[in-house]
Amino acid sequence: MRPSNASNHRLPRPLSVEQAWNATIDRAGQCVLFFDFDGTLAPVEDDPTAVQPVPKVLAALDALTSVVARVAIVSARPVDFLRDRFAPLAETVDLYGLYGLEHSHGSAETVTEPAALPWIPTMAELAETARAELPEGTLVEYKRLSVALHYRTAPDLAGAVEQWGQAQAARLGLRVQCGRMVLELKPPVDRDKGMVINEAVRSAGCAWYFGDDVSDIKAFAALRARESADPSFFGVCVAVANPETGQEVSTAADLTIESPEALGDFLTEAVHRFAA
Ligand SMILES: O=P(O)(O)OC[C@H]1O[C@H](O[C@H]2O[C@H](CO)[C@@H](O)[C@H](O)[C@H]2O)[C@H](O)[C@@H](O)[C@@H]1O
Repeated sequence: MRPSNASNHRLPRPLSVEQAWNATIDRAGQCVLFFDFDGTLAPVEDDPTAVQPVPKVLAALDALTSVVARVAIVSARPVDFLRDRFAPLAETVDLYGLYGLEHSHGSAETVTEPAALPWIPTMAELAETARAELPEGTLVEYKRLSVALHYRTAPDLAGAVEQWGQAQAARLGLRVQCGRMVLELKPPVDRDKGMVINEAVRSAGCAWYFGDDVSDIKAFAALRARESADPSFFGVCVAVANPETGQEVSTAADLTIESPEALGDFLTEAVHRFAA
């Protein structure tokens, strides 16, 4: 890691973009950039399988991997899905999937949280039951260790999906995670984006987290906690705006960016700042 010129004084809030990048450039060699995937690096689509990261984002992440300590994606998607979407960066970007139940670093194999493994058959059975019982219009996404129940193309089904999901969670002893037009059922294993960040920033001097959904607020809280415990640590929480969870996430953030496409421009500008 490069030595830091950073002071031990917490930067005052609200932060300007200028202040945030200048403080980061001072600590670049100790800085980790964390990104949520859907709605942050990639625009939302009706079909979850069709989603791709914004091309400008891919190019900027590639450049950033050589100027900061680490770049990591922290997502509710499985690692295999992320590896496919970030194939050109597979060796340099760390991947945390399924809210941290899986992770993969460089060319190393994917590691799955052992406590979650016994739940694989339950999740498979749940996905089948969901397909059989939920009304037409619901999209069931099976992710090995979780099942997402989408109603983006049939918003009127929100109540029915919520009720069915809560009943299944009670029946099977699962946890519920709400998101943008989706309700997700997960194993009762303590793992979320906040815990991922909490562990991943222990030896960092600086971190940014970019996210758009309610599950990302726990990651913001982990950065805030790290900063409270160590005033020399510099954390920046960035929301990506959206009509569903945008207000809640933005309220918890230091900065807000309009869209995944605008994030591509923001990161490209950051690359230029690091190069100047
Ligand atoms: O943690 P993330 O990477 O943000 O994943 C959260 C959920 O993202 C996906 O669903 C969302 O994006 C879909 C595709 O654009 C969209 O159709 C859906 O309405 C959104 O909720 C993903 O499909 C889910 O599994 C993730 O939980």
